[in-house]
Amino acid sequence: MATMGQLWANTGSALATLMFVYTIFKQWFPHVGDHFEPFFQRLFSRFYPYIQITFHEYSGERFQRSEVYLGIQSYLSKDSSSRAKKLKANTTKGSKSLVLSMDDKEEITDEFENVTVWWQSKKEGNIRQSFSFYPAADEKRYYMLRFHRRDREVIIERYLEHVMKEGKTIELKNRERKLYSNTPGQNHGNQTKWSHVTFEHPATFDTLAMEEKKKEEIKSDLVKFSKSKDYYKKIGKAWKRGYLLFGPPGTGKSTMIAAMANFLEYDVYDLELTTVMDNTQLRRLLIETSTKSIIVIEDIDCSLNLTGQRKNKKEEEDEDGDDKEAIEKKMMKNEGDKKESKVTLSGLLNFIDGLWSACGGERIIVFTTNFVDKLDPALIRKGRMDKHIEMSYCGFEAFKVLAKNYLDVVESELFDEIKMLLEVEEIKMTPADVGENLLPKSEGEEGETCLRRLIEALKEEKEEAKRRVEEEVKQKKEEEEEKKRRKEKKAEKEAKEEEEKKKKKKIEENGDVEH
Ligand SMILES: Nc1ncnc2c1ncn2[C@@H]1O[C@H](COP(=O)(O)OP(=O)(O)OP(=O)(O)O)[C@@H](O)[C@H]1O
Ligand SMILES: [Mg+2]
Repeated sequence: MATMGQLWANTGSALATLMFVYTIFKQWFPHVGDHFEPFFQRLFSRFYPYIQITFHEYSGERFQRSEVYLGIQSYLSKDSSSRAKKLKANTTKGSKSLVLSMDDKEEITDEFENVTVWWQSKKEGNIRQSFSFYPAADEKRYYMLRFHRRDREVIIERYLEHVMKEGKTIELKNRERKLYSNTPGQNHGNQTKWSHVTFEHPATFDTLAMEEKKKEEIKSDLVKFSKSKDYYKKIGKAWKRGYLLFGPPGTGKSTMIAAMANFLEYDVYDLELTTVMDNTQLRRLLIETSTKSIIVIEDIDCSLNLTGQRKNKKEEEDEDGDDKEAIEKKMMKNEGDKKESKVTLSGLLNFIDGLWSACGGERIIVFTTNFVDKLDPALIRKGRMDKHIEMSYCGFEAFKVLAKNYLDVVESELFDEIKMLLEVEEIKMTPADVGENLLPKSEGEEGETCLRRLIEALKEEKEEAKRRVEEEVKQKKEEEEEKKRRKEKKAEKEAKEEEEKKKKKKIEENGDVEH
C-alpha cells in the first residue's frame, strides 16, 4: 500500500505538470489564461483536499531565526526523536543540550483532538556547483504542515496555539539558565549593564537544611505562583511575588535563592545596587530582565537607609560610634558619593511595584538582610515583599538533612546527644558551621568521627556563648558604672558652677550696695 508521502508525491507531481502546462499556456495567451484561473483553482482543490501551511526559518529580518520556526522545532523534537528515521542534531543558542529534530524531507504525523496532521521539514534553494562546508546563503528551510481541509477550524484555532505553547515550554526547559549581574560597562560610560554566566548552582530544596514543613510551604507557594498567570490577571495584579529572606550570616539565604531558581528553572538577576547610578538606570535594568526570573538584591539594609539615601556597611558602622574622626571620614565620603549614585528608596519601591514592574511578567523579587528591623516598613510591607522567610540557626531537623547530604547518615546513636544540644540546650550554630563540621576532613574519614567533631564544636559553642553572656553582663555593668560616674561628675560640676555663680552674684550685690 502506498504511504501518505508517496500519495502526495504522485498527486503533487501530476498537479505540478498541470500547473507547468498552465503557466506556459498563460505566457502565450495571457488574456485567455485569466479566464482559466478560477477553473484551475477549483480543479486543484477538488483533487487535493489538503491545506498546507509553511513556516520559514528566516522570515522578515535576515539572520534572525523565526520564533515560530524555533517553537515548532522544539515541539517536534519531542516526537521526532522517537518517530523520525533521519534526525538532525542542532545546538540552539542558549540551549543546554542538543535538540534532535527531523532531518530534511522527513515526515512525521501528529494527532490532536482526533485530527491527524503531517509535518515535513523541507529545504529549498539552488543546487550548488562547488563544494563548500558552509550552507549556501540562498538555502531556505521551512516546516510544512498539512491537514485535511475539514479540520481547518481545529488546526487554525487550537492546534497551532497548542504547538507554540508546548514548543515554548520545551524550549524553556531545555534552555541554559543564566546568572546575570550588573556591572558598569566599559564602553558605556558609567551605565551599568547586565552581563551573564551560566547558572550552575547545585543547591536544591533537597539539599537545603530546613524543617520539612517550612520547605514544603515555600515550595507550594512557588508552584502556586508560577501557575497563577490567569489568577493574577483576574485580580488585576502584576504577575510577580516578593520574598524577604532574613537571618544571621550563614543560615542559607543565598542558598535558598539558588534552590528557588533551580526549582522553578528561572534565571537569576543579582542586582548590585551600589553600582546603579540613579532611579532611571534602575528602571532600565528592570526592563531588561526577562520573564521567568528571580531578581535578587542581597543585604538590602546595606544598600539603602530609611530615608532613601544610599550608604554602605562601613558608614553604617561609623554612624553607630561617636568617633569624631569617623564622622569626618563619612562626610568626606558623602561628598564623593554625590557623584556616584542617587538611587532612592522611592526609586526602589517603584522598581518593585511601579508601573514598569508589570512588564515582562512572571518574576520573583528577593531581598536578603541580616537585620530585618533596620528596614523601612514601606519596603517590606505585604504586597511588596509578600512572603517573609526567617532563616535561622540549625535545628535538629535541619541537622538531619545535612547529616544525610554530607555523610549519608540517617540514623546514629549520637543523634540523641546532638538533638539535646540543639533543642534542649538551644545552642545556636548556623547551618554553614554545622556543615563545615560535618564535612569529612580527610579521605575515608568516618561519619561517626564527623558527628563527634560536631558535638565537640557544639559544646565549645555553648561555652563560648556562656563566656559571651558573662562578657556582655560585665560590659553592661561597666558601662552603667561609667554612666553613673559621669552623671555624678556632671552633678558635681554643676553644683560647683552653681556655687560659683552664687558667689559671683553675692560679690556683685555687695559691690552695688557699697556704691
Ligand atoms: N540552610 C542551609 N542548608 C544547606 N546549606 C547551608 C544552609 N545554610 C548555609 N549553608 C551552607 O553554608 C554556606 C553559606 O550559606 P549562605 O551563603 O547561603 O548563607 P547566607 O545566609 O546567604 O549568609 P550571608 O548573610 O553572609 O550572605 C553555603 O555555601 C551552604 O553550603
Ligand atoms: Mg548570602
